[in-house]
Amino acid sequence: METILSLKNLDKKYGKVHAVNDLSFDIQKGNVYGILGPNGSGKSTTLGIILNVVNRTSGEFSWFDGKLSTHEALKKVGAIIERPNFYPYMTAAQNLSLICRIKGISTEKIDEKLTTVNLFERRNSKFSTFSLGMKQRLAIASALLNDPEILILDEPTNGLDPQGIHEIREIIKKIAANGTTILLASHLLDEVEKVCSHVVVIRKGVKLYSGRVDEMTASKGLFELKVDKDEEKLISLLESHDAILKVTKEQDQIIATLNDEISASEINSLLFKNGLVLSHLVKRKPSLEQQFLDLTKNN
Ligand SMILES: Nc1ncnc2c1ncn2[C@@H]1O[C@H](COP(=O)(O)OP(=O)(O)OP(=O)(O)O)[C@@H](O)[C@H]1O
Repeated sequence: METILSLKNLDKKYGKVHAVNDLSFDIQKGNVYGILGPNGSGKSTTLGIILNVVNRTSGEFSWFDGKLSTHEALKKVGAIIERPNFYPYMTAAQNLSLICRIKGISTEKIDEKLTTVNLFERRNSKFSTFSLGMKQRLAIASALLNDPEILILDEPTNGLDPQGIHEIREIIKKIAANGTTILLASHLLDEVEKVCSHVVVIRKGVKLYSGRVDEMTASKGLFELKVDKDEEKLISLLESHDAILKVTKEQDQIIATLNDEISASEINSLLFKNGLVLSHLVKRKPSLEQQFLDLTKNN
């Protein structure tokens, strides 16, 4: 598999603020990566470093297996990390044409990219008449003009209404389906869940999880159990079961986290055979949201 970008022990300090702390991960061609973390967790700083607009304190990153200098590599990258400045009195097509001239690239892809972001019909409308969602879509079109290998987006749906958010996410998925690798930063868990195949979860600059989004959600789930008496016996029976990874007490409930499939009726009959009558038994799968909260809380 081709590695587009590799980060190794990247570190950034702003005075006392440790914005990025020993961060390492790889980006493979064809995947959609989300850097997920609460506000201030170091997402924008990380993107700024790899795009050469923020200086790192230490660590390394390399583009395209180190075959190209960062300067050359960035010509194959499309990025929107700030809202680009378009001219309000110029049309969508004129703005893109100007960007092509500034970047020294051909104007032949303008119509194709406007079509990708569903703005072809509005190509001759002035930028000043565009909604926020349309402005963001035009920004995406501008980042695609050079057919980049990877598209980098920082909080692509910030400030948009639900319809605008939906439209941007569909466009990102369409661009990814055409083979463009994508890296986006988001503080929105459901955005990453809906759009990304891979996720790097960070908090206070520290990586908490990286891997496939579906593996993060692939937990086998847990049981909530309650007994009116013999709680100690319940805990020790659960702890000795092979399918149970760990047993904890939360308020008046016992939580048994699973590492293997086991049904509620199986566990109920096993406990009953051992003389335990449950007053409560529920099987739950932790949502990605819960796992994200657990990750960011426990670390
Ligand atoms: N230029 C700067 N000077 C000083 N501190 C900075 C600077 N830029 C970022 N920081 C600090 O570094 C930390 C990480 O910020 P960063 O913007 O990278 O996080 P983020 O995850 O992108 O958050 P947000 O989504 O709120 O932008 C924060 O504590 C922030 O205050």
